[in-house]
Amino acid sequence: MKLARIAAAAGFDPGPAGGETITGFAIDHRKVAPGTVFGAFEGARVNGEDFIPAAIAAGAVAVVARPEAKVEGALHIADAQPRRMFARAAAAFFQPVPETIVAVTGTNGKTSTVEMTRQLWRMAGLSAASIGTLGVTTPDESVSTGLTTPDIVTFLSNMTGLAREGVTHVAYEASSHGLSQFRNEGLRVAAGAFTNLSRDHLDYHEGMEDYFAAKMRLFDEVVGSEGTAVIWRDGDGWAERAERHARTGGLRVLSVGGEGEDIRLVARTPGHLGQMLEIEHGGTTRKVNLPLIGAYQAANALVAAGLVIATGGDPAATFDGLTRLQPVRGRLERAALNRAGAPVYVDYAHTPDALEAAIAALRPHVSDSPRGRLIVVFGAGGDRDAGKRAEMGRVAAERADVVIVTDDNPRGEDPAAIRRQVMDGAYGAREIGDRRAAIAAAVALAQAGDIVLVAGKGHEQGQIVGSGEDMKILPFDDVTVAREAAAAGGAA
Ligand SMILES: CC(=O)N[C@H]1[C@@H](OP(=O)(O)OP(=O)(O)OC[C@H]2O[C@@H](n3ccc(=O)[nH]c3=O)[C@H](O)[C@@H]2O)O[C@H](CO)[C@@H](O)[C@@H]1O[C@H](C)C(=O)N[C@@H](C)C(=O)N[C@H](CCC(=O)O)C(=O)O
Ligand SMILES: Nc1ncnc2c1ncn2[C@@H]1O[C@H](COP(=O)(O)OP(=O)(O)OP(=O)(O)O)[C@@H](O)[C@H]1O
Ligand SMILES: N[C@H](CCC[C@H](N)C(=O)O)C(=O)O
Ligand SMILES: [Mg+2]
Repeated sequence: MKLARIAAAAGFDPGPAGGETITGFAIDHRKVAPGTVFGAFEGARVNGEDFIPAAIAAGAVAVVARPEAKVEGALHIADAQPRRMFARAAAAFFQPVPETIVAVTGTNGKTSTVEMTRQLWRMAGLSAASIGTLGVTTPDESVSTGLTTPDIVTFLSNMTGLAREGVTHVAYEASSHGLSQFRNEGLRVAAGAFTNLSRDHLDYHEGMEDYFAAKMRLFDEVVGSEGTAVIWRDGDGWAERAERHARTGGLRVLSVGGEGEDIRLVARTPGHLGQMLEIEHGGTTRKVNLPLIGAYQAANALVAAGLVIATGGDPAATFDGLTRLQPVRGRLERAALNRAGAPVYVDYAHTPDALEAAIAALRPHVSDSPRGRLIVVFGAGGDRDAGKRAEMGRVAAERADVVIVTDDNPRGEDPAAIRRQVMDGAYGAREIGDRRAAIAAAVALAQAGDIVLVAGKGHEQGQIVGSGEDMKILPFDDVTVAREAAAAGGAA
């Protein structure tokens, strides 16, 4: 594709370079080949502008960078927001893309919601995919990208790859990091969902306002002005503010939840393996048997239904699809039963709010008589928001009966120091650093009527230890470890 065509779409002046043939886009100078447009951005670790000469030497014909950056020997596409300009230019290059794209943001529930949206579309006979923490998932396979929201080049090239495979509908996760770094821009996004906002990532964002502002880029800029905002209304103030952003941007609002106006959750009755939802939509009330437990899974399922309906899905068929939803990997996944018959659940809760939601989901399933206990095993990741650690400890200590604090991806931090910070909030908790031993201890402790919750890692396949050059990913899967502990009779 000629640079002039990209320039016209992205809105910059290509000058005499307009005739250059563009072969690709790169944000890492090591991936530059002749004919590439290089994006040079200031990062959290290094300044990409330092690699401009090396990128040009490797064949970059144009460089998107701040006006003050020095670019010699290639076209300088200067913009005060180079990440955004780069995304717009790249979006002109990566064509075709799937015709219906929706995005989900929020602190918790993004992965679950995009996965459920994909499933509902598939049940409607559409060729659908999702992109997020679980990777790129199509009906045939799931390929990991390593991040929730991949970098812009990976993201757009995945979109084109999916479109070429015939995928017409994609739901993707818009993380706050991704939104603030313009990792997913330039596409026509037909609808965006907001699930909730609570404490996370305050190592990266300056505070809750900054965190919220990053998320609101979804409605302010990413979803097209003719698009729809699907909002889970839970009355905590953030949802209302999200709704205001959407309306200010001219978006149509589809609100969902107990206080939702469009898809109203009238009643929710927990059952043994699922729950009965009474839903009102368009003047019709219907009962839907959702085969997943927990209020949080009902919320995510209804937001997913909202996205499908907002993009033209038939409401009756969509609500009917909810009764056939498959569980999402690592979200309240029942991993094993121990010898006493106590179930062990694995859940990806890694924020205070999520831990509370996961415990609340399981509480109705703990035996009343004889009185059972909810035993929770969890930790907190290193090199991530440290302020959430004691809060997670507090939630567990207040709401579970037995608490075991362990390690979760220590990364570059001292695991004992992380555990201490969690223990600060977790009065009366036990501390077992080795995650395998902690899970074994919980499984050994559980009697008939008890439930074990192993939280924090969900689908993850490794324990991340060390950082930089010393970073290692030690194979570790909570589900497998729980099964092994149960099979071993639970001996700690
Ligand atoms: C803090 C953060 O978000 N970092 C991400 C970000 O890095 P950055 O832009 O700050 O990059 P940097 O490493 O400082 O380098 C600056 C620039 O120089 C370039 N470079 C760098 C080195 C070199 O030799 N040559 C070169 O050209 C880099 O490609 C980059 O463009 O952009 C990179 C490319 O997209 C990401 O790989 C990287 O993710 C790091 C590894 C990470 O751990 N990110 C986590 C925190 C994250 O993004 N998580 C979210 C949230 C999940 C959730 O919601 O819970 C996610 O979406 O996954
Ligand atoms: N709607 C919700 N409300 C509260 N907690 C939730 C909700 N949905 C999920 N959770 C909790 O958060 C955990 C992670 O869920 P999920 O992976 O869907 O979220 P996410 O937003 O994709 O997370 P990440 O930020 O890691 O990408 C779940 O295992 C559960 O404990
Ligand atoms: N996407 C989340 C995942 C956290 C999972 C948890 N296991 C941890 O390592 O903290 C993050 O990057 O904060
Ligand atoms: Mg996710």
